[in-house]
Amino acid sequence: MEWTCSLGFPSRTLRFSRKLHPTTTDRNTAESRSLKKKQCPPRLLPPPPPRRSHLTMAAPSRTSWADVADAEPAPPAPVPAAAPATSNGPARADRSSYVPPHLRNRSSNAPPVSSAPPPRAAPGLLGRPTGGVGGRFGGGGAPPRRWDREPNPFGDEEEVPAEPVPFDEHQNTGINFEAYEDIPVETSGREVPPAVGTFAEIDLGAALNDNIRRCKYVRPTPVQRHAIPISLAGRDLMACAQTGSGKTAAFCFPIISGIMRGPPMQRSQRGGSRTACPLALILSPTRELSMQIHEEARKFSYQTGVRVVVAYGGAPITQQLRDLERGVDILVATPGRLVDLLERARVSLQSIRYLALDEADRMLDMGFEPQVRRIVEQMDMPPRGVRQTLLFSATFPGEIQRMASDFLENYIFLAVGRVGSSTELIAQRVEFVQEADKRSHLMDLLHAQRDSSEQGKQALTLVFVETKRGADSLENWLCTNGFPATSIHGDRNQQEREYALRSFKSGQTPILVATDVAARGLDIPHVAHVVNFDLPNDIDDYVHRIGRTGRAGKSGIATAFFNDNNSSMAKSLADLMQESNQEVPAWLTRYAARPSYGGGGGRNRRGAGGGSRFGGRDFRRESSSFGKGGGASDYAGGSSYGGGGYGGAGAPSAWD
Ligand SMILES: Nc1ncnc2c1ncn2[C@@H]1O[C@H](COP(=O)(O)OP(=O)(O)OP(=O)(O)O)[C@@H](O)[C@H]1O
Repeated sequence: MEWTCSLGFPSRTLRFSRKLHPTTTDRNTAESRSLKKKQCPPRLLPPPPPRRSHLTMAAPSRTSWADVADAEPAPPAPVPAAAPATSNGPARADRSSYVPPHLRNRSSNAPPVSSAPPPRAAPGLLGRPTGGVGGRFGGGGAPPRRWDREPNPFGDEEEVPAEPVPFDEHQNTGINFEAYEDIPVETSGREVPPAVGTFAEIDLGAALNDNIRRCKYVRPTPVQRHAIPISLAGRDLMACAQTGSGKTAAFCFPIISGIMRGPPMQRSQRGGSRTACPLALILSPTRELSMQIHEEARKFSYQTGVRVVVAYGGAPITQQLRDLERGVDILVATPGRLVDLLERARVSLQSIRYLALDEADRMLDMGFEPQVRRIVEQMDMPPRGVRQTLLFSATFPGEIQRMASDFLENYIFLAVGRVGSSTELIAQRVEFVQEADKRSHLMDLLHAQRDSSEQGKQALTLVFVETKRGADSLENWLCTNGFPATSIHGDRNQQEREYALRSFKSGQTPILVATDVAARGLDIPHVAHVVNFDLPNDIDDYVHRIGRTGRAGKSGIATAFFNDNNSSMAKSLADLMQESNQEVPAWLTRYAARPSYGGGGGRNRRGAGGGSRFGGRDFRRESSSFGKGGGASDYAGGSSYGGGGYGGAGAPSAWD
């Protein structure tokens, strides 16, 4: 039995956890043996709005997808587009007031000023999104109709005011935009749509704008300012922006907006079919990140009529199947579970108009690439150029960019900040600590942290280790020594992982020992300190790990324990710190200067270029042929960036 000090694990959830892993029998059902190429049924308009008022329904506190699914009411029967509204009783009243999403926000007002060029003509089968900024839906249109029974993902937070308040009049709720003002931005590609300065300049539609206000986003972050107009113009995009800089909204907003405006017959069916045909697919590498994107996307699409469903491994597939049967516009998924659903013919990708890969470099490295290629290239997904493809990450090694270009058509490369660099908001420290001394050193750090806090409370601290066993062992040791710790790694079942994350987020267990499963994407407020107890072998992994602090304009601290075992990281670490204006210890500079420690060893994916400046750029600029992504003539614009080398990716360790 695994020892843990994550006390109070409810017996109810333990019982549940036994059902979490799909069995081999599950996977090998008759359904899954043959991959049936099912046709998606003709699209129906969404059902009438449910009747219970969202105002009376405070969302239960929940953090797991299973809870969300349980909380959702039974789906009403689908209503064909032509179904006439009747005039009696409450159901009728709702039906008669229902306005399908594509007709909402229709405004007789003049459209808002467009800063981006008109969208490209829609090629191919499905057509590309044609909304574009300054499209036919005015931002100040009629208030959207409400999906009254839709659980309110904002909990009991106050409703958006009846009269829309301009974005700029809202209080800024903590994001330090000044921290981003001087950030260098580079775009390359043909006819790059211009950036916007405010959300008001972008015509995302009134319902989505309401949700942006509910999220208390006042201004777009730099990556949003550039990426949203590019995506709204229907262009493929490879975007690289620092950790915690708002990439999730940057790909979610255009997708939701595009679906809201899409032709009604392309909207997904609401129940009634065993094969779900989403319009958008968002892939992410971990279950927890998929859950988080789902939660965010549900907030952004609240009362827009756009339905978001999540599917990830480790949770009961039956529940996810039920959820898919109710209809899905945007499917957020991990690759493994999605392949399972495709093999069971319970999901078809034939209607996909938008494909987004979050943590795209991770999705295309050795761990995930075969599965992702299978999903994107060997199933029934419309080809590149027909669908719109959006790739986002904080790191994008040249080699991965080259692979990613297979998925893209005439794309724009966007780099906000140095590619793969970390934000200056994170104060980075590297300390030379021998293996045998790491635990006592960590204890000193934790003691110092606790002593310096006003109420003697332990600040949220994320401790990264390299192996799952190492995580268990360190968690155990910390608890034994009076530090409230829990752990998250691939050997813990999903229920335990979710519980650990909840316990950490709430501050109940303020120390989380984690493998790289928690390194990417997780947006945990108030993480004060990231400790790299074991340094990773790849500088990109380091960038993502420390990026769990210092998010959304806030500051954070990252401490790394370095010793001879990490010598292959010396140069890239020193370069990264220098690039982020951090003080590089003299001993690390000396390490980095040794020829054998030149940063090209191990799984270090860059730095092989020797003395080149840290960071990266559009790989098409480095290739004489300018790559497959668009040809030499595709390149436009100047660059101040140095080249990023690539020394070959290794197998991800401690990855799930
Ligand atoms: N325009 C905005 N105004 C205020 N806060 C924002 C804005 N956009 C995003 N945020 C907040 O910033 C935080 C970080 O956003 P997000 O998780 O999307 O970052 P990210 O760039 O995807 O990070 P990572 O590289 O680690 O995945 C979130 O809490 C999000 O709610």
